[in-house]
Amino acid sequence: MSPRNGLSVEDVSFGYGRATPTLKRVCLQVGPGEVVALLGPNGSGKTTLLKCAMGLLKPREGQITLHGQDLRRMPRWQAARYLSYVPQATDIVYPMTVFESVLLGLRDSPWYPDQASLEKVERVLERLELTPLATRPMDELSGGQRQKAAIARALVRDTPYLLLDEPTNHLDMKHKRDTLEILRERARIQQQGILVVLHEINIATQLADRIVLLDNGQVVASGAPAEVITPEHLRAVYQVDVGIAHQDGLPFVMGYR
Ligand SMILES: Nc1ncnc2c1ncn2[C@@H]1O[C@H](COP(=O)(O)OP(=O)(O)OP(=O)(O)O)[C@@H](O)[C@H]1O
Repeated sequence: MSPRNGLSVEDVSFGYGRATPTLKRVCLQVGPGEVVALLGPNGSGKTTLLKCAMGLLKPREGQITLHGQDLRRMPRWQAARYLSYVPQATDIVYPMTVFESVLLGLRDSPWYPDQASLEKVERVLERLELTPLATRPMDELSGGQRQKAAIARALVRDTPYLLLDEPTNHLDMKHKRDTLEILRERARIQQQGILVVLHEINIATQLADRIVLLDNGQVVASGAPAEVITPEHLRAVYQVDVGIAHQDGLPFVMGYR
């Protein structure tokens, strides 16, 4: 992928305050229609990288470009047309219904929405099987339901790129599988570029075209799932011995000790 045609993180270093850098010369690219999964141990810098890619944190060095344009020079409103974000924590809730919360993905206010916005919200809620919860207040939802509402709020925006931080965290097996399907569909049919932080390696191998493995703020391996998910890489990064099987050319972690 050319940096002119995607979301491109080029040699990015970032540190909180004067502390040693949290990200060290990280590179990655997400093209239209591609799914890239970001894996790595706790504290390795995944969320920090996603926040840099969203323009929420400013890199110390390197640059992030969207279709060749420097994100730092882009006004927020313009970047917002390209990027949607599902944060890691979805426990901050507002006194509004699920419908209103998703509608706010499209508009600054839930008041007097236009018909097209209402229909978009309805379609996304239906796709995520959230319609029965549409009128429920956000603060009465379970963790998984709230997670799905946060995903819906990002999906409704239909931006070219979707950045998700552990979106399957609170979900049960069915809802994990459904979320995988929806994200794949978004990449394949709508050509959205997806950068997703995950902890579950087997979800990453099923979902992603490419996996980027981070450790201590650095990219340890990057490539197709079969190239990155190897016992050697996982031992080096997670300090565990992993059994891996292959199905249809994809690696699956069978267990670890
Ligand atoms: N606001 C902050 N101020 C200072 N240090 C921070 C801040 N946020 C994160 N860090 C530190 O930066 C490092 C990377 O954190 P980050 O949240 O990016 O990791 P992560 O890979 O997403 O972790 P996890 O898998 O646990 O969510 C950690 O050492 C963390 O303590």
